[in-house]
Amino acid sequence: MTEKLSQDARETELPALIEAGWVLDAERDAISKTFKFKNFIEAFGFMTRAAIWAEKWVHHPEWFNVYNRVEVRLTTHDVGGLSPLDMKLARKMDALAG
Ligand SMILES: C[C@H](O)[C@H](O)[C@H]1CNC2=NC(N)=NC(=O)C2=N1
Repeated sequence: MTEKLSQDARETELPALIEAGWVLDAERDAISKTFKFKNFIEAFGFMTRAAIWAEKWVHHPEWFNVYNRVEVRLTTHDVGGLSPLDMKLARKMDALAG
């Protein structure tokens, strides 16, 4: 069962993600980031690898791809805002993107 991100986690985990380029949408309680790659194959490879983790964790990104760009938004629909799963998936995506 997923829970909303605690105040403590907001203060300890969000700043590092914002430092890494994630942007907080306070109204939607979501984070977003645009990843850029060399070409479409690199972008799609990133999406494929991220999709495997998303499926494993049963937590799926909202995303939009054009050529070498992947716009990602993470939020947890089940709780109506950010949850620890969004932090985990954001960190994984940063690692996958290199
Ligand atoms: C039933 C299923 O586990 C839920 O609908 C999962 C699927 N993937 C999900 N992904 C995201 N981003 N938020 C959710 O609340 C969510 N819920």
